[in-house]
Amino acid sequence: MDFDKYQGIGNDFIIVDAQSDHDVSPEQAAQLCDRRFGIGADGVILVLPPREANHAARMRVLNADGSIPEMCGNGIRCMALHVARTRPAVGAQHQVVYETDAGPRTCAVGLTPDALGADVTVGMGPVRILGDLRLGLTGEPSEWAEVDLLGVDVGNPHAVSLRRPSAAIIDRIGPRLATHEAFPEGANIGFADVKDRSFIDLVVWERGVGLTLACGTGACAAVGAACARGLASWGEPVTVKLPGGQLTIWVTAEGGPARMRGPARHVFSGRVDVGG
Ligand SMILES: N[C@@H](CCC[C@H](N)C(=O)O)C(=O)O
Repeated sequence: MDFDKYQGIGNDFIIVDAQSDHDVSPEQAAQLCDRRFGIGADGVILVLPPREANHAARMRVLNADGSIPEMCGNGIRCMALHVARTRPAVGAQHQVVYETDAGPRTCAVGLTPDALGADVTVGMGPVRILGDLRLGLTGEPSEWAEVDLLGVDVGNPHAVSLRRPSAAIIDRIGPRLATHEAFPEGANIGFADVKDRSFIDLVVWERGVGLTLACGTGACAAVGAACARGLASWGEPVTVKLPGGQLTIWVTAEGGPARMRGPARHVFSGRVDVGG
């Protein structure tokens, strides 16, 4: 199978031009994403024919464990760059609409001079604030035995803590929160340190992946949560610093659409043997 590897501030994806949802199975995706036995990535993205004629393509994401999320912010920037690089007619358009399981998303790609990277702006759809949660973690020895979170829907499920524990505690509580019974579908857990109204330091424990270097939907969720708590302003740009780099996020209003701007870059192309 031919593939291309891309990354968006260190959140990395294997991108495959595909014809069917089943061209890469969940088991194959998990194997491809394995960093020792496979190519290594946080997820696989299938670029599929669109269902509607005026859309450029449909995105299907598979997490590193083979689970299938509705949406991926860094992934859609990588996919928009891939399509712009490989389909000149689409690349020539100013704005391109992609289908995702969370609804259509509009991307504007500004290629770098070497055409291997891009600055991509994405209409991320609505950010819905779902409300407060206090989750108990039996046996957790630190003050994080009870965690206050704000549930946020960015097309995929997020819960944001507006306090940030140490890395060791995140390693322990991240997986427990992501799979907590309060989230029947699982959730991505963001730990946000709101430095000021225009700057958030964020790490995200991702559902189906673990701790990643960046999460685009997580950045939108963190900005939505900060705005909902009066720590940032609706409609104003917020820089979100993640371990792999920075994104700029605007969330227009409670339940309103968000915009994300950030880089994407091609890493390498290859051909891989795929087991059945
Ligand atoms: N890294 C992504 C989110 C990928 C999906 C997530 N793990 C989920 O299961 O919802 C992003 O950049 O948004």
